[in-house]
Amino acid sequence: MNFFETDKLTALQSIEKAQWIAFAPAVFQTTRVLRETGILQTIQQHPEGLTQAQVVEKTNVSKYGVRVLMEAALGIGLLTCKDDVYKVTKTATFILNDKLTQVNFDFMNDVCYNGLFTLDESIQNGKPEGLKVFGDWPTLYRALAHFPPKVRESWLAFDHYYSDASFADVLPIVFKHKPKSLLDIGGNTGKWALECFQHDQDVVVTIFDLPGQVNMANKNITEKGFGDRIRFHESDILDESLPFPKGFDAIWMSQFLDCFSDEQIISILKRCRQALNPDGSVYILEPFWDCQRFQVGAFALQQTSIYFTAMANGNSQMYHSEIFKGFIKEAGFMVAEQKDMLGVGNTLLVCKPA
Ligand SMILES: C[S@@+](CC[C@H](N)C(=O)[O-])C[C@H]1O[C@@H](n2cnc3c(N)ncnc32)[C@H](O)[C@@H]1O
Repeated sequence: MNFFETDKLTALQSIEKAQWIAFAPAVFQTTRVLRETGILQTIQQHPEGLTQAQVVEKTNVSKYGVRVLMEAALGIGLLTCKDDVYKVTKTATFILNDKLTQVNFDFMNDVCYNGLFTLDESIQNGKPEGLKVFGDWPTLYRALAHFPPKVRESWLAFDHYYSDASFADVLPIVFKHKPKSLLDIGGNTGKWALECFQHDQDVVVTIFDLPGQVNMANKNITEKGFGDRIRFHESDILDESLPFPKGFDAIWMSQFLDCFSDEQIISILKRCRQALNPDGSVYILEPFWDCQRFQVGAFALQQTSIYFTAMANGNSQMYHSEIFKGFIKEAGFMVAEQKDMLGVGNTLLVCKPA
């Protein structure tokens, strides 16, 4: 579905939207503070509504603080006010209770917010210049294991929320041909490997990842008692001079290839082709922005691309499926099967050597 072919807004709606963009940082931070001070939650707990004075009484926030925050919340659409009594809106209810919203919100605040300020430099240099707010790292993946705990927690919650929700849908497809050996590239904390072990009694999984993530995965998998069925390949996939493991019935890449540029993806896929056993398949799970059911799904992915530019590596993105399939073809594969709308907007591509 193409949501973006025509301009659907009237002039009045357009000037309103332009103001939302101009004030976006104030809207975002006001909402965060309303949530973190407990103001929104306090009002939600009183369906009959509360006055500003009652909110001051029930929270640790000053009279002035409550006044500016609650007035701003009216314009944002988080509160309504009639006869000085404030009530939460449905939008506030989602801010407070919806997991998807919270994961996106915390990711934007804790991981991206400060670094986005130098987006122009990232675009100019093709480097994640925003990552400097956390130290001197070439990519976010090198930094992840060293992030402050809250930042790492928000990154992992964001990453896992999107991939975890698809695992149940894709396990039967990946295990239809009973792979005995599976390479999980970008295996991260080992969540997919654990799903595989629980789904199939025989499969041996090799996780290919950077050192910091291999340590996290090793700890998680050993703790769960699957140490005998896991192997690790600790390496940087971008270094083509390093050996690539071989002899796999299945290669799994979930939310992995979006971490790389066009040329890097083609290089990785070419090396995957050499690593497959005869009759083996490559399984790619990716959220493509053109394969979303709702326009807001496409919106979220297009904005996530900007995180890749400013914070992750400066040269990757959430791709359009047709551009991505061009890389698959160029690397010598064909798409044998495509399943869309898995979990939260993921697509599974089953690829076979062409
Ligand atoms: C976005 S996460 C995806 C994690 C997991 N597959 C999922 O679906 O949730 C990308 C993973 O790729 C790994 N990665 C990124 N760059 C890498 C590189 N150059 N070499 C090896 N692994 C890399 C990261 O460490 C991280 O674990």
